[in-house]
Amino acid sequence: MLKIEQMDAYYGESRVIPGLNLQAKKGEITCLIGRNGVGKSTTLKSIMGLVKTPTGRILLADQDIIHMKTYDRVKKGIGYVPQGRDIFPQMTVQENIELGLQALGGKGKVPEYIYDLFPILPQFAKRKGGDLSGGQQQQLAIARALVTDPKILILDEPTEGIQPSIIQDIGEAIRRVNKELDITVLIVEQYLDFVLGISDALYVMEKGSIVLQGRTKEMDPRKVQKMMTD
Ligand SMILES: Nc1ncnc2c1ncn2[C@@H]1O[C@H](COP(=O)(O)OP(=O)(O)OP(=O)(O)O)[C@@H](O)[C@H]1O
Repeated sequence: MLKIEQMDAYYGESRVIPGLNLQAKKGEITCLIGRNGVGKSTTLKSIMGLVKTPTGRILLADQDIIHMKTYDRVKKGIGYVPQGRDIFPQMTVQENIELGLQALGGKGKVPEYIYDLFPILPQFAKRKGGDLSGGQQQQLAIARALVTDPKILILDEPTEGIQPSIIQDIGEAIRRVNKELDITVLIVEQYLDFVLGISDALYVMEKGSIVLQGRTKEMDPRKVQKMMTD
């Protein structure tokens, strides 16, 4: 579904990611894990066209999108839930969801299944986005990314700032998006237990490079944990 090949990513003159190779297979949940500042968010921003990526390829269903505008990447089928969620606090829940339609030129309507997936959203439709809890805002951010009917959903630290009891619900919602809607998922995370519970494939990043990768069920959690703490 999504394949990154030999991609470099820069902020100004500084190369933060050298020659990255990473793949999110169709129908699977893939996680990219690593400590603070290793380049996980930069990887997702590169996929969205939000940082400079002069070299390499980003293949979405075999088409190289590396030089496309962000807007066109969304139209091609990438949904993005940024770190911190970027909910507009003064806008209502409904208005926040409908913002997702802007990427399609303001056309279309919010698919009904989104409300089935997150029943709290129609219930709170008229509340301000800023009045929701962290977990509810995360659901809202996922819903907003789903209105464009993506083929792949990428999420930047979906568990950040969310109570442990609610993290399970977020995990369940992501699993349903993957299984019921058949949407491929790529998640950036630091929370190892969450990642081990949800992913089919796992990549560990250090200083902009992948240092370990494989099927999650075949990985030694202690080894991954050690890489996260050493
Ligand atoms: N806008 C920017 N300008 C310059 N350097 C940046 C910028 N954003 C991030 N960096 C640098 O790029 C590197 C990778 O950052 P990135 O945010 O991708 O890491 P991360 O693994 O996602 O960490 P975190 O979990 O803290 O978000 C860091 O050294 C960071 O300081």
